[in-house]
Amino acid sequence: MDSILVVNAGSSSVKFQVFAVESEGALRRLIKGQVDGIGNRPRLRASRAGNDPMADRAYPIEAIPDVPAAMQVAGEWLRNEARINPLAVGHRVVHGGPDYERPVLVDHGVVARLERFVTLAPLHQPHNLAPIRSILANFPTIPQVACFDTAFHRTHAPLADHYAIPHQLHAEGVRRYGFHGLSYEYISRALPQIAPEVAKRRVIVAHLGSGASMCAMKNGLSVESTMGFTALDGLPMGTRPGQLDPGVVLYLLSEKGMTASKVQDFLYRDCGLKGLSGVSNDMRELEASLDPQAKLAVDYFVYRIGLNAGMLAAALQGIDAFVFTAGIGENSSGIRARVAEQLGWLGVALDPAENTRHSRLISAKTSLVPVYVVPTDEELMIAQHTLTLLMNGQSPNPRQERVS
Ligand SMILES: Nc1ncnc2c1ncn2[C@@H]1O[C@H](COP(=O)(O)OP(=O)(O)O)[C@@H](O)[C@H]1O
Ligand SMILES: CC(=O)OP(=O)(O)O
Ligand SMILES: [Mg+2]
Repeated sequence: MDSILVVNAGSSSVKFQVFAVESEGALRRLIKGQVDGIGNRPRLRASRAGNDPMADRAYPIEAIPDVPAAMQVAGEWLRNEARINPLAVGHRVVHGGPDYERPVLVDHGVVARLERFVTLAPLHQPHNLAPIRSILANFPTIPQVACFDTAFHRTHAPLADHYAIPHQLHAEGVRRYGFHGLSYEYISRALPQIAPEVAKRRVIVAHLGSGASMCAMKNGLSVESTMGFTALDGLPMGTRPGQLDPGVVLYLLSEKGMTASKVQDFLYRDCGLKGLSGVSNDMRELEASLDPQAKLAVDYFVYRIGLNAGMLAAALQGIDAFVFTAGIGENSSGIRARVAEQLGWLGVALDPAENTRHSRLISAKTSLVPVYVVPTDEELMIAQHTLTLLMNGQSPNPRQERVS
């Protein structure tokens, strides 16, 4: 049976899915799995369609300390135990820079261009490119498609993508890209079925996972995002600080004697919920903790979501719906309740029972703004793009702009 393998390396997880390609060109999910809890409580889980379990294994923290180790465990399981033999492989690639506005069939030239963005997404891009390179080397005839987190945000008005810096830097590619675009694209395509009355109106989507961002959508398209040049900006995240005065970076360099690479590691790995709490980057552990610093970290996360929602509501000139998605947004009724309180001034009110049940619509009947929980499916989006490129051939050449 023809199948497509999808690989999605996030900052705390490696997710994968296998889809059958039906004769009419439709996709049917065969296997869904992930290695998550990397660096905390690593666990490999996989199931067949219909939730029939195939694997559920906990590992000691040293066995899967990082994303490459998780990738290896997932790869071995897919090859040796699930014995998949895919027709094509679709990959999430976090940074497409100014070159890529849509998914692309991969060759060595594409990989070389995408390498340029490794320093702009050090938690993701190396892990996105490693399996592409390994498949190119070992199975050169398998078509591979790269799908970008940045692509969905290319509908922004130029104003939204600028920083107030000299134009030459913008021309070189120093601009506000936005990320989590495959997740937002999935939500945008799902909303017309879930909430047809608001799908084309002003919607804020909160992708709250290990990385976290929010997207303002109008007519199903991205008009603004909390993330920028890199996936450091905006909301606080598992290990990233979110919005930070650049003066802090200057202070670290000049007063603390840190090198640029030390600062990079610090900002990507030691800040956010982990840095603020001193307890964990994992929201489950923070919610369960009695430590006052853990409480501060959760309070800060909720507060900053509220502030950023205000900014996106201003960009949209009002809101007609709010959507929660990703690991925290889909699973933590406590965080959703607290965020909804922050949004009270916009007329948001939750129905506590529906929220606890993780229902699709969790707002109260009296709420001026409907609030939804929509589980995201970046892998399905990637599989659809992969199939489209397989059927229609290579996408046009990328625009030849540069990030030096
Ligand atoms: N039941 C839950 N309650 C609170 N947080 C949760 C729950 N389940 C998962 N999470 C959080 O979701 C985050 C992972 O989200 P996910 O979208 O899978 O991230 P990523 O794709 O960036 O690895 C983890 O930090 C975890 O704390
Ligand atoms: C871009 C990003 O932060 O991705 P993730 O949430 O998967 O880490
Ligand atoms: Mg993710």
